[in-house]
Amino acid sequence: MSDLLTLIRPDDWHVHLRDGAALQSVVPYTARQFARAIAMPNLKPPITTAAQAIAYRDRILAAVPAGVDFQPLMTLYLTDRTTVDDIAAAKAAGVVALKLYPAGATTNSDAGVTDIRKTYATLEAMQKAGLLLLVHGEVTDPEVDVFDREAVFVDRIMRPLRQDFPELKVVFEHITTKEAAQYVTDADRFTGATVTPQHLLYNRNAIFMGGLRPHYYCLPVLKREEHRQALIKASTSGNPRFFLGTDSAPHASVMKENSVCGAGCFTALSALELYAEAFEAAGALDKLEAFASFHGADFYGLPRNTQHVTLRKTEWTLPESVPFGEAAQLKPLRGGELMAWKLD
Ligand SMILES: NC(=O)N[C@@H](CC(=O)O)C(=O)O
Ligand SMILES: [Zn+2]
Ligand SMILES: [Zn+2]
Repeated sequence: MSDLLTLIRPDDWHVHLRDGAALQSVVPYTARQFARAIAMPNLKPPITTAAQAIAYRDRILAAVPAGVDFQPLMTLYLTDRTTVDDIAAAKAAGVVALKLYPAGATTNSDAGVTDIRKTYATLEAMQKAGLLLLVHGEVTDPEVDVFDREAVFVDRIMRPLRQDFPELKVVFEHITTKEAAQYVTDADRFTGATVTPQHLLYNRNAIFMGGLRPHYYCLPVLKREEHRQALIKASTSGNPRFFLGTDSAPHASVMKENSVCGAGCFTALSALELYAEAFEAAGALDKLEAFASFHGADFYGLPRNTQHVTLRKTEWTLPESVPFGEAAQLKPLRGGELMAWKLD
């Protein structure tokens, strides 16, 4: 039947689960949609040691509803001070990757790397240990236009980094431009990329449609239509180096609807449904399973999942907001609007 789509259960290779009461609110959504998820380490303070990652994993697992099978995959936040010993401890603890945030590039990135060369001994140890490097790929140079920060990152950071560490597995996270898509398409099997639902569904007009719309503001910011088209082409190409990473990034609605709006779109509630819509519009629903359920696991060197999920073509209205933490509300991207697919 054409209105049912059955897939191997997918994984989310980039998600923000936060901590404390906020974590309790959002983990059930991700655990319902995905078998595994790469938990980002940009907490306050950031997760920088193996011991912190293990404790964080336990807090995530404690928030998974009974009877739901979900495995968080842990990451450390790379800083100028991450040592070779930290890498050995991370490997031993089952941490799978380190995250590079250029200092000041995005939400909770103050402790990030100030100069990539300061991390070279650490990157060398990661390459040897087989730990992945996940990058927020934007330069922070205030001279560079916000909309150009990813393209400039490709030339200033990615190309030299790949030359210096050719066998370090690098994930270019949440790519948003034709330049990044082209770079990853041309790269070898050690480079992959995640793509979010919002960057597949929307261009930058969405932020300004009839007034400023904070819930469409994330980093890297939505780009022009030609970039969205390039991301659709790459994600639906069947190229195994492009895979699902929602970058679901919950911020309380009082923080989004504020004079300074935090960057991040919350999509965990309806991520697969959003991806299905984007793939269907591109006439590529047959490519969704590999993008969502195979490519990421293969890139990380982890087994593919074996259970299945079913998406049903049926209209429903996404809740306008859901409870978040102790007293706050959280507004999902597309909240209050019609969805075309529903996860059973
Ligand atoms: N994507 C975002 O806009 N925000 C993320 C951080 C990030 O992934 O850059 C967050 O933690 O809120
Ligand atoms: Zn990021
Ligand atoms: Zn993110």
